[in-house]
Amino acid sequence: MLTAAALEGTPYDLVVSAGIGGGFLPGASVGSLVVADEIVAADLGAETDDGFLSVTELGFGTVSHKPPEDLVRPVADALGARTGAVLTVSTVTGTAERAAVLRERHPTALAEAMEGFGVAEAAAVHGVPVLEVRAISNPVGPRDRAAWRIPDALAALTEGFGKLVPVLESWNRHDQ
Ligand SMILES: O=C(O)c1cccc(C(=O)CC[C@H]2O[C@@H](n3cnc4c(=O)[nH]cnc43)[C@H](O)[C@@H]2O)c1
Repeated sequence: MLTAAALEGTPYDLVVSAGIGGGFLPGASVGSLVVADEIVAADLGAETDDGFLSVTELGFGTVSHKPPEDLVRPVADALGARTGAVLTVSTVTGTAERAAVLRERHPTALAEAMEGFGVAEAAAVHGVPVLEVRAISNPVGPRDRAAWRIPDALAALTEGFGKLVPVLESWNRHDQ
């Protein structure tokens, strides 16, 4: 989509990645919203005898994208959301041990989900800023499908999106 829009001469000004996600308690409770101040590929790297090394530490590229600071704050304020790192994982965290590892490696993390870093990479290729908004549907920790509150999270996300448009419009004007 980004490529097609660029080729048609109507490039995007912003890419928004949004959906449900797991929340790190106590910072991000179920039903709350998180706006990413950093989008981190949390499991992109290699296990070594000395522990996990990210692809950045391996010298292959970046594991982190930063949405524009002057957008993250007003969006979070408008949505009543907290700001923090949102981790992108390939495997949904399902144990307290794994949650503790992620917390230790990423002390500013408030949420985890599965798509944000890929979206941010694509946006970066096109030089387009990115925003990630997650509605918390479940705590990050031991797997407990009964604790997932997907309809509540989707309702919070829908309500949040209603408040997003005026902020984006004023950010756009300010940027031009
Ligand atoms: O049943 C499971 O344990 C399970 C295993 C893999 C994937 C799922 C999903 O349904 C998640 C897919 C979807 O939801 C986002 N999401 C929501 N909560 C989390 C989370 O705690 N960790 C990672 N991703 C999460 C994710 O972005 C996908 O869009 C269930």
